Amino acid sequence: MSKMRVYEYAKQNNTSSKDVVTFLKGINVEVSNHMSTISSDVIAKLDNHFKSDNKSQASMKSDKSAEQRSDKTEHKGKKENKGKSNHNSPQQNKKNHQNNNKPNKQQKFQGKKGKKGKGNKPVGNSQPVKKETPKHITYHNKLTVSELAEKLNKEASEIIKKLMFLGVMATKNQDLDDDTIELICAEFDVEVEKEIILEDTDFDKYIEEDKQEDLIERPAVVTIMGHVDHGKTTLLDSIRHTKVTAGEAGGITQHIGAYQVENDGKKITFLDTPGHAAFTSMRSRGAQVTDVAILVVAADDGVMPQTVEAINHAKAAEVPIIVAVNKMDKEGANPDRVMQELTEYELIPEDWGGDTIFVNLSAIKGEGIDELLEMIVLVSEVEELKANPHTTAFGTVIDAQLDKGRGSVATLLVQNGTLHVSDSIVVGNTHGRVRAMVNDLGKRVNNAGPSTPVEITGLNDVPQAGDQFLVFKDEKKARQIGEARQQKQIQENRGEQTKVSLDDLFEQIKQGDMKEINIIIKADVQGSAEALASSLRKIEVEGVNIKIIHTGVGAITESDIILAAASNAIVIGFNVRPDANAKKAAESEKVDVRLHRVIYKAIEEVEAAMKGLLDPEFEEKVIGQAEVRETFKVSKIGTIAGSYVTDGKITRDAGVRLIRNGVVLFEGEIAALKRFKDDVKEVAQNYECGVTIKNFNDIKEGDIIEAFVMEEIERT
Ligand SMILES: Nc1nc2c(ncn2[C@@H]2O[C@H](COP(=O)(O)OP(=O)(O)OP(=O)(O)O)[C@@H](O)[C@H]2O)c(=O)[nH]1
Repeated sequence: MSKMRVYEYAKQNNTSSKDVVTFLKGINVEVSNHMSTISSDVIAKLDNHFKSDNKSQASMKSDKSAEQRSDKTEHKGKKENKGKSNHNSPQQNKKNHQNNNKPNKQQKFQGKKGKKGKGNKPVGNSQPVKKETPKHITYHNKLTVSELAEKLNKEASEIIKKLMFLGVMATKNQDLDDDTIELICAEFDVEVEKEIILEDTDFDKYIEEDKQEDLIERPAVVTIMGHVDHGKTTLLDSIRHTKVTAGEAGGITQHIGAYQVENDGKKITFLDTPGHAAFTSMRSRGAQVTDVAILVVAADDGVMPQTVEAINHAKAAEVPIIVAVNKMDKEGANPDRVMQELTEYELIPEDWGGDTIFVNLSAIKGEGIDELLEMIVLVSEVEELKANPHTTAFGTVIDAQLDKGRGSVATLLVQNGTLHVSDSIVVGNTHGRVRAMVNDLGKRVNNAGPSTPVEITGLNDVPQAGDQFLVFKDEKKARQIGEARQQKQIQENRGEQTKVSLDDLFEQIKQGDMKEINIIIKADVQGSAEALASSLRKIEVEGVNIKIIHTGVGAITESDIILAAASNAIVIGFNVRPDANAKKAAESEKVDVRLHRVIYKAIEEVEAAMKGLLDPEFEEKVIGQAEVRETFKVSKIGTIAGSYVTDGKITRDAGVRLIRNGVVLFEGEIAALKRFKDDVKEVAQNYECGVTIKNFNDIKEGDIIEAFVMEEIERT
């Protein structure tokens, strides 16, 4: 059996497209919606699942022997599963069935229980196991059922059976996730280890582990968090003024996103980004920079929503929290209430038997700041924060921007090693040499050790906050890795950039990604463009608006496509075609261009797409173009167009369009295709031919004959 669409399969098998899509996603087959095309091997997998359900005998198998074997195994397994129904409630069975790829915790548990239930009658006992089961296996990336079987020296059917008991229906070519691999291996008492293969662009590949004796104490990196208006900024300012301005003549000249203060000879680094940024954006990029979180709670306001959010962020990052009860100078200040409220979030003061440090302060008056700093030092001592200053520097970008005069300027927090001026460095996807380094006091420095924030210049581009950096001994290596990382990033971005297309419109609407559909209309005459625009605007689909961002007369041009790409729009051509440059641009920019000759069909298509009912089983594919060089009028035959094939080919059975100045004059069929006097099936590029079009004679020199075929589209 060749390919078919999800909805066709669903219809044939009396099930819903949604169930089919859910099942396929469950077995890691990539499908986007009911329109996705599925290949014969996927159909076989579906048959295994849905036909065994229906007990339907209709045969749609393609890959006979292999798949049928696993079919049998599944049926058998299913019976055994049924036999164990006293272990699984009907709901559980249903759940297992629906979710039949990745066992959830409950399913895993059921699986184990199921095994126990079978007592000393192990699965697969009927077959001799030929080779010994290994004690330990390793894998990287992914494993299919049969690959796992091979590693375990088992038959694939044995693994499939085990999977059955875990509530997972699988065929031998199916990929298994890490959890499932672990569970199966546990069933056979085999230790399993996943190898992580580092790519050349991964920093981890170049970072050497520090020797214990090289590690020395480093300053704590502190982030201040809390609800809006509870005094984060005031506290940061207050610490800076009491501690920095006092000691440093000239005061703070620089605001670089982080600063250091000294308390009793010990340094503390504060990230000057109040709020959650240090946690949210940086952690989402895999960077963990904060050692201690200060939770500011206003004594007169108590615990508020963002207080709770802050607690959750700090806990998720496993960072110790010090509570700063602020605004103690205010009349309504009630620190006991704050303590009471925070007990709910497992932040219990030492006085009450917990281990959370609470400091009462007034940021505005500068009271309690010293005590807070002492407590930070105390906590960091407990945490035993250490780093090796004698290695190449590694760390994270705190902030970065493009400065008109200095170019790319980035604030880096050195987390290990020491950063030097003129070091070759890769920062995120950028690279360069450290040209100049400035500390938080605006002083030029030559070195920056662990936990020190410095602003650097010399990068080829602007990195992003949360990016990591690493120094390389060799400048060439740094450039090579920086460029490779940039290339990788470009490729990843390209993959993510999905332009809106009618085929996936419904999916995007459903997911709430699409509230407005931008459309560009090009038509042969202004009247049609307007008529089409006003009809499209009238389409009503709940929660989604149609926005016509441009209408015009004439062929679809490259600039229409560029506008569409920039505004994520669909282009509808009514009686017009894209010119050659527009075609190329549409392909490279992945802009969906829909061509119509009947207004209501264009409207129907957009409406159907918005409702998820789009049914384009076939897509038109232009196979070639010929230019009319001369015309001959022959009575009885009509006009023969002496043409030259400029692109692709013209075939006898193709559909044709006659295009004059980018406007379609006629669409129909070829009556005759000749080379000299002979009828031919096709004429290739750079050859001359004679074409007559059925029921159409108004052909002129310079017209374009476009040949097209209808092809089943393959979109997944
Ligand atoms: N009375 C009193 N007012 C304070 C104290 N700390 C801050 N404030 C005031 O509270 C208000 C908010 O302070 P900010 O420091 O801007 O608060 P924030 O938490 O940084 O606020 P956002 O940046 O908006 O999240 C300002 O009007 C401060 O003057 C304090 O200790 N006592």
